[in-house]
Amino acid sequence: MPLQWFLKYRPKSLQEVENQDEVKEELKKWIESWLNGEPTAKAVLLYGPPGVGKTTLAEALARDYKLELLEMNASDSRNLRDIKDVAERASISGSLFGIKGKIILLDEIDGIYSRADAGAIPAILELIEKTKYPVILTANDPWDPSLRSLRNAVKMIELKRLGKYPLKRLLKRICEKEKIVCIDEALDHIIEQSEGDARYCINMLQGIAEGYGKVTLDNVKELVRRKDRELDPFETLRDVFWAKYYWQAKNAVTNSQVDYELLMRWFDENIPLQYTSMEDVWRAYEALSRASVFLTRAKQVGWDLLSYVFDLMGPGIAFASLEKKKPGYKARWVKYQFPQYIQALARTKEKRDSIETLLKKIGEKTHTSKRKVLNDTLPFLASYYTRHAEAVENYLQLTEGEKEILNVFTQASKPTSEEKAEKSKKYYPKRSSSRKT
Ligand SMILES: Nc1ncnc2c1ncn2[C@@H]1O[C@H](COP(=O)(O)OP(=O)(O)OP(=O)(O)O)[C@@H](O)[C@H]1O
Repeated sequence: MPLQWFLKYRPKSLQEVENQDEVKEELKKWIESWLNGEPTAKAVLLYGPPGVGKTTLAEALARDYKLELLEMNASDSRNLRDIKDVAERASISGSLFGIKGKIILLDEIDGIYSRADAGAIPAILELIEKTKYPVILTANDPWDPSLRSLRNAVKMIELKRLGKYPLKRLLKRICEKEKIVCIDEALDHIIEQSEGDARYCINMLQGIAEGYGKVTLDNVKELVRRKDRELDPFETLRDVFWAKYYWQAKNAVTNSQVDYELLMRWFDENIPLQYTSMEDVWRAYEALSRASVFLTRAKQVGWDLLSYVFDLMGPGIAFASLEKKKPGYKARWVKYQFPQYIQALARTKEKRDSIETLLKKIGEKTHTSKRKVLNDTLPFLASYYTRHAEAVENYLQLTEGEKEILNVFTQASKPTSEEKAEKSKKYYPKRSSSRKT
């Protein structure tokens, strides 16, 4: 696979990083305070939108100061053990880490709050507390309440979106180095679409250059239009159902940017709308269900099985209709429907969110995982809640939604009259009437 340009042209030093002058100054002062033996903060948190140079700055800083960068993706759960391990080793200056100075980089820490119960935040806090090396954290959105303790433990540095001129300078430099024709308006259009994201700009530039040979406004617009189309499930459905040839149906699903599982839901909802004969509907569902089996297998065994998913979901569904074989057949125009399953999920989202936040709040207070809270703590808390509602609500700062959920559990934890009768039988067995005195 050819090297992606955003990696190939990643700045090697702070000087090459576009914009972000204030951030560079702050980082330099901070790292120099470490080198002088009086760190102003143990860790900094670089936060801001995607593709503005957070990771790049950390790497460039390390390179400029000839420090080694120990990099970990914090949101990858496989790294939890590594973080704990690094926390241990970072507490011992020099020794196990070798002689060369280090910067520890924990990328994407905002990815961890969804699994905060797995102990990632305490592990990072411990690392910051113990470390004898500078630590850099990065995040897109550090404002989740569960990251409050982390925010308090670091120096926060905000990165802004990249401006139009620095982005254009960057893209022009790449065009020159790659020796490709780039029309100014085309670059402007890419930049407008990017919302200040350098990674997006460079990826777009590479896509157009490799796909069309040169970067003109027409090519940019065509690619953007194609992308929009590929993101639209209605278009994918129409392209499959209306396909006349195998390759058309297959291209429609392989090019679709809609998530495969989601696409299956769309087909599931709309097959009976498109096909009218029962046999056609049956065959289309047969293909769809086999596609679903192969998707599960692809996840477990290997992604090369994905091509069967495409075959079954594309041509499999497209040619399930025997009507298509009839001469002069024309597909019916159908108004496709949004999958009801997704609508139902959207309707219950608020409730599901409240359960999540309730479990998280209790988990934070009791230092237990959400699963433990659900299985062990909640039944007790629910019964306590019946008698001390106000105290519980104040202690956990419950929202209306969370109170509602707790009330549901309260009802569930109350024994039914049958259960009460059963219990009293067990503990107070009936005296036998034949008991002798
Ligand atoms: N300020 C910049 N100057 C020059 N190139 C940049 C700049 N910011 C980003 N880039 C380019 O974009 C690519 C992605 O940047 P980087 O990974 O640093 O972004 P990020 O802010 O960490 O994004 P994310 O939040 O998605 O991880 C880099 O490899 C580099 O090519």
